[in-house]
Parts: sequence; C-alpha cells; structure tokens
Amino acid sequence: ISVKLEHGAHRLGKRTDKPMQAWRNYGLGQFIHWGVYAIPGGHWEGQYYPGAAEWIRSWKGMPKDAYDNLYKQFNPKKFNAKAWAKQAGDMGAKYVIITTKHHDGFCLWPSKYTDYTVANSPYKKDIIGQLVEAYDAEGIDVYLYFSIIDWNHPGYRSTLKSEQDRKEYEEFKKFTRNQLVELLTLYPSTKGLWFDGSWDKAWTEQAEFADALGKELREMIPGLIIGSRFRPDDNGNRHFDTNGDLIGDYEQGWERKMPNTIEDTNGNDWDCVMTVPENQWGYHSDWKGHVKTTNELIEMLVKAASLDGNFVLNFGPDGQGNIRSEETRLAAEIGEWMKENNEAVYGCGYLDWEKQDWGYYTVNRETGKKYMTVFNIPVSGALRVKVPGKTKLNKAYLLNDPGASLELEEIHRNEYFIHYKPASATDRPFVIGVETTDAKIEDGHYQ
Ligand SMILES: C[C@@H]1N[C@@H](c2cn(-c3ccccc3)nn2)[C@H](O)[C@@H]1O
Repeated sequence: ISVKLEHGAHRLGKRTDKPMQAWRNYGLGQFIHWGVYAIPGGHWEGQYYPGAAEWIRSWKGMPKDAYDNLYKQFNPKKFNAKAWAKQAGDMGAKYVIITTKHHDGFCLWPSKYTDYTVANSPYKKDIIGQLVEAYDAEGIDVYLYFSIIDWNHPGYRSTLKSEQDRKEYEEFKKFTRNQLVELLTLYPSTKGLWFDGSWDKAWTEQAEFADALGKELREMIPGLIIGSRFRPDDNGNRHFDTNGDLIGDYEQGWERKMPNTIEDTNGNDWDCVMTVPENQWGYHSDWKGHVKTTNELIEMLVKAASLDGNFVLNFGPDGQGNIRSEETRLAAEIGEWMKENNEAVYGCGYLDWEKQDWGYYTVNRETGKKYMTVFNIPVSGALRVKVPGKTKLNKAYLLNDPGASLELEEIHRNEYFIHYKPASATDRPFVIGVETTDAKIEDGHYQ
C-alpha cells in the first residue's frame, strides 16, 4: 500500500512529451566543471591535493580566505565558448551540462543576488551567457548544473541545529530560489537543470519549499527537465519517495558508476555522469591513477544506451580557459568513432534480447532497427546471437559496409552464429546491423 504524500513524486512513469523524448534520445552528453577551483588546479603552495580539485576549498591545506580571494585572479584569457561548443559537437555530444555555481558558490554568471560572481572578477564577462549562446548555435541542448550547497552564502547550513540556523537558512532558501529564477530568466533556452549537493540534512527538511520551487521553475520553462537529485519528499527521501516512486524526470544516481542490468535501472530514464580520471571533475593539473581510454569511454557510452540511459562525459577546463590535451584527444577519438557508428547510439535504447559476451544490443526507438556493438571478438570469430522465441535472424551486416552480408549459421532454434573475422586488426569496437522477422510457420501462428 502507498502512503499519502504531500510532496512525493509529482508524476508516475516515464514522461512522453517531446522535450523528454529528445532527452531520451541524446545518447551522449558533455559535462563542464569550471570555476575558480581551476586556478589552483589541485595544488596550493607546492602541496599536492589528493582529493577532487573542485573540493580544494574544503582541504585543510588550503586557507579558506586564500580560496575565497582567488576570484580576484580569475581572468581566463584563452576562454573561447565557440571552440568548446565546436569540440563538443565534433565529439557527438547532443547536450551539455554546465556548472553555473559549484559548492564554493562562485557564480559564472553576473548574478545580482551576490557579489561572488564573474562580474567582480578581472574577467568581468558573463561566461554562462557565452556558453549558452555558443552551444545553442552548435545545436547542442544546454542544461544548467546548480549546486544547492553554497559555502559562500552566510545563510547556508548543512544541518539546522538552532533557531538562528533556521532563521538564516530562510534567507538562503530565498537566495537559492532567486538565483534559479534568475538563471531561467537570463537563459530561457535552458532545457533542464542538473542539481547537485542536495544531500544535506538541512535541505532534505525542505520538502514543501523545494516542491513549490520545482513547480515554479517548471512553469517558467514548459518541458523543463529536472532529475531526481533536486528535492526531498515529506520524509526527507531523495531520488525515490517513501512509496519508492522516482522524484523527478530521470534517475540521477549514477555518478562515476553505471547500472549493469535493466533491472538496476528500475525501468526509469537515467544518466551516468563520468570523470576521465578516477575522481576529478574540476581541473587538476596532475591526474594520478587510472585515466580512462577512448575504448573504455565508448564502451560506457554504448552500455548506457543499451540500458536506456544517457552517458555524460566530464571536461574540466584549466584556469586560463583551455581544454586540456587529454580531453581534446578523447573528444576527437570518440567523435571519430561516433561519426561512423552513431546510428547505433542516437535514438537507441534497450533491446530485451539475452545479453551476450561480445558486447551490447541497441534498438532504434523509431525504426526498430537493431544493432550489435562488438567489443570482444571470440577467438573462433563466431559471434553467438540468441534471439527471442518468435524471431528469425535474416541478415547481419557491418554498419560501415551495409552491402556485404555477414555469414550466418543457425545453431538451433533462436540461436545463430554470425561468422566474423576482421579483415585487419581492429582496435576499436564496431557495429553490426541485424535484420529479423517474427518467425511464423505455414498456418501463420508462431512456433
Ligand atoms: C557531479 C559531481 N558531484 C559533486 C560531488 C560529489 N560528492 C560526493 C560527496 C560524498 C560522497 C560521494 C560524492 N560531493 N560533491 C562533484 O564535485 C561533482 O560536481
């Protein structure tokens, strides 16, 4: 039985409107984490900060007032919004999520509700405005990242311990609402908001306020898309309310991790946001540990599409506004692969055929066309394909050579080998298109 909630999920089931259908079909997105944390880039006075670079203010090795004065040095002379948008377009990103304000509270737009903004830095100009314009011009939908946590605002609290806390937090709530209304007013082409830092206990007590705020924002921009990390329900639950229903338009639980099965996704829309190194969102000048390869990232992208999710790859520009060379190379190589294979990603989702070891199935939601993206070629060269009971596999072809059919061998009912040995050694995954029909027998009923 479900309990009555005033501020639980405001909708059950997947949204089917056009803006959400477009969201569902993006496949690949770009995350941009940029702010004053890019200036120290994970170091301070010669000391290496091992944590996530955008969190350096919370590090004991970083004096808070030193950090809070960094904005007086923020003057990214190399910043070129058009170049960033072009690079994202060439990579094949269909949407971008841009940090307007991270946990430190520094605003990349000229907010009139605080002095801690780019307008009061040597750079002066509106960064969000330039990025929105450039990405819109590139045909890449813009989503704005907004952190509820704001270490700069005097009224911010992680928990409310006293009446004084509550009083000051009321000012913080008004400020938060004002900044969000300001952002959607200044940048009305925004397609959605990606909230972060909403885990604090203080915020999870604000069900009524946050529910009303969400309604107000959705009224400002029809079709606005907001994930499950924005607001709590009556009992402080986030992502899923007390009845287990998703609070928001898609599940925002996959940060630096991915679901493995369709069951893991609870049948919801979802996005996975991913860093290139293990855990750096903002610019860190000295990446340590494993840096993901192009093939690893392509596999995450295709795996996400195969499980009805979007994959969002993070970029952390440096203090001058440069995109670093590792990210530039990844964007180019992913883009090269997408140019040839994006038919298996864009507009594609979960095909409920039995998962096989060679890789992932995706199916185009409009056309029903089915794709196999192969990462692991068996030593035999025989790709095993199990199809559902009523399905017959008629043809398999390389996406980049649709004319030539691959040799099919029926093993037994509903199971085939597609014989494939690459002509030359390939170091990238490749896509096989498959054509099927529902298997009927003479008298027209299914076997
Ligand atoms: C999208 C990413 N979310 C932010 C984050 C993640 N976390 C966090 C905090 C505690 C445990 C696990 C994750 N805190 N802030 C990161 O700073 C980045 O913005």
